[in-house]
Amino acid sequence: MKHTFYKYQGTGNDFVLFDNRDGRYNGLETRVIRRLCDRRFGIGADGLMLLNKHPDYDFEMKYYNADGRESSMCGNGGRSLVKFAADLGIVQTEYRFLAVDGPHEASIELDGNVALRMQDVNEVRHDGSNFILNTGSPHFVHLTDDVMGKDMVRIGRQIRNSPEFEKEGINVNFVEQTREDDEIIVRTYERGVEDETLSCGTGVTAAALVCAHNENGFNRVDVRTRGGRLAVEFDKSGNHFSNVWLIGPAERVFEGIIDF
Ligand SMILES: N[C@@H](CCC[C@H](N)C(=O)O)C(=O)O
Repeated sequence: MKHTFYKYQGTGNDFVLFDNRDGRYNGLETRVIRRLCDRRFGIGADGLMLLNKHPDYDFEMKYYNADGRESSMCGNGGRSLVKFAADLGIVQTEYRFLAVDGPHEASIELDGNVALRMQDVNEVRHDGSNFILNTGSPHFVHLTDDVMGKDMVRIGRQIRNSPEFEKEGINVNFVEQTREDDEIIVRTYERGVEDETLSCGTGVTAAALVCAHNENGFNRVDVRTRGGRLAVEFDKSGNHFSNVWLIGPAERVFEGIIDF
């Protein structure tokens, strides 16, 4: 059967999207999702999302990694889905949608950037230069002074498959603080893609929280990824992070028709 799909990207983290407001893609098979995300045999993407109808929200977000499995929150995916909602004619000043980690607010700013409110974070585990926290998805954050010189795929795969993390998996972020104390560079190895992606929204958020420069109060951290720039704004009070917003571009790349 022929199906209309939409391809979106947020700082190079790319997604196949389907409008599932009538429920026609409920129960989409793992092998089909994996095939659609395949860069040689399919459309090619880091993940696939369904925009579902929900009685109490503007829409519901369902997210699958490129391996075909439903996963936890995707920050760049959430920002892309807000743009998709707007393109489908769901127009709001403030969007409210439901994702696997709970409700989210979002807005499209005048410059076209999408600001997405992420869940509050109340726990950061810390061991030397390594941090573990959950920003909707689980993240390992390592601080380094040479992020671009790292073999992210090799190191990321090693940490993700280490005995501590192999069962549930984890996303691995290497982070370098630039000369500005409020700017960082982030590279991420994503579980479920099992590769480095050009950007990871929940990973960028985790890295920014770890690199907060204002111990108590408002922080804004500008983030460079291989796929573009994002910003993370939040309030910090000890190990409690609230009003966490991930801000950056998200856009439609193309749409098409595919058989499956
Ligand atoms: N790319 C995403 C994260 C997607 C989920 C991740 N691969 C996982 O399984 O935890 C983002 O932008 O946050």
